[in-house]
Amino acid sequence: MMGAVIELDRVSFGWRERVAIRDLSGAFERGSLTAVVGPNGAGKSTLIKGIMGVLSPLRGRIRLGGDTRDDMACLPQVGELDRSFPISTYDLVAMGAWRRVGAWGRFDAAERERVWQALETVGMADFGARVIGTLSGGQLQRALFARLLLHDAQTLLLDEPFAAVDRATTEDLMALLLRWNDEGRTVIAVLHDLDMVRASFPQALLLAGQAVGWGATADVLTPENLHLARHLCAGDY
Ligand SMILES: Nc1ncnc2c1ncn2[C@@H]1O[C@H](COP(=O)(O)OP(=O)(O)OP(=O)(O)O)[C@@H](O)[C@H]1O
Repeated sequence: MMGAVIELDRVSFGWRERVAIRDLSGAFERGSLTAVVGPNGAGKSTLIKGIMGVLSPLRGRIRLGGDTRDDMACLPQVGELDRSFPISTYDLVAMGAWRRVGAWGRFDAAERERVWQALETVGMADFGARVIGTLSGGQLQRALFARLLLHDAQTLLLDEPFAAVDRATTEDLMALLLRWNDEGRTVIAVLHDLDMVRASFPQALLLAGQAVGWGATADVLTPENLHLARHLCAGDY
């Protein structure tokens, strides 16, 4: 099914009075695979939070095409997770089932099996009992991807999914991300590695406090656009 899953109509986002993204318009199509790129402070994480509804737009409108926010799953930046929280890897992954099970629902055998399957898929079957504070960065990111598997959402937003993870983990998790897109899910990922974006992401949104480009990756990631984005974020214009 085609059509926009998320449509932004002249949206601005900000923190207190300060505008972080100005006047953003465009759409993420159903089943699309988009990389959100831009310099530090460009507003990439702010956009993810705005789409997830954590942050309300200062101006403009966001329309969700049919899906509810329950059908969207987010992988937050690793730094936003409190790793000192005394929770096992199994329980972290099981939290992904919340949408099906509900806050007071029964976590039955089928659901438990799904958790183990997800841990297996990301190569973490032996780590279920480990407290998350003892996992390496790569292991934690694998566990968070397993949680996304449990969530089974149609739209996935990932904020720097490969930051601070080793190469083997990046390759495994990237394969999983591409599989989700092959299954018809809409995937939006904040990424820094432009070579990776060019190789695997058909669509790109280049941000620098505003959209510098949004469309086919080759058209967006031009030297001119990247130059402009750097200068906009440095406050030169
Ligand atoms: N929780 C917050 N409270 C106040 N201001 C914030 C908050 N989060 C982000 N900002 C501000 O919003 C602007 C955009 O930040 P954002 O984190 O969205 O950028 P980013 O593109 O994700 O950057 P990075 O690549 O460094 O992660 C910055 O000026 C930042 O200081």
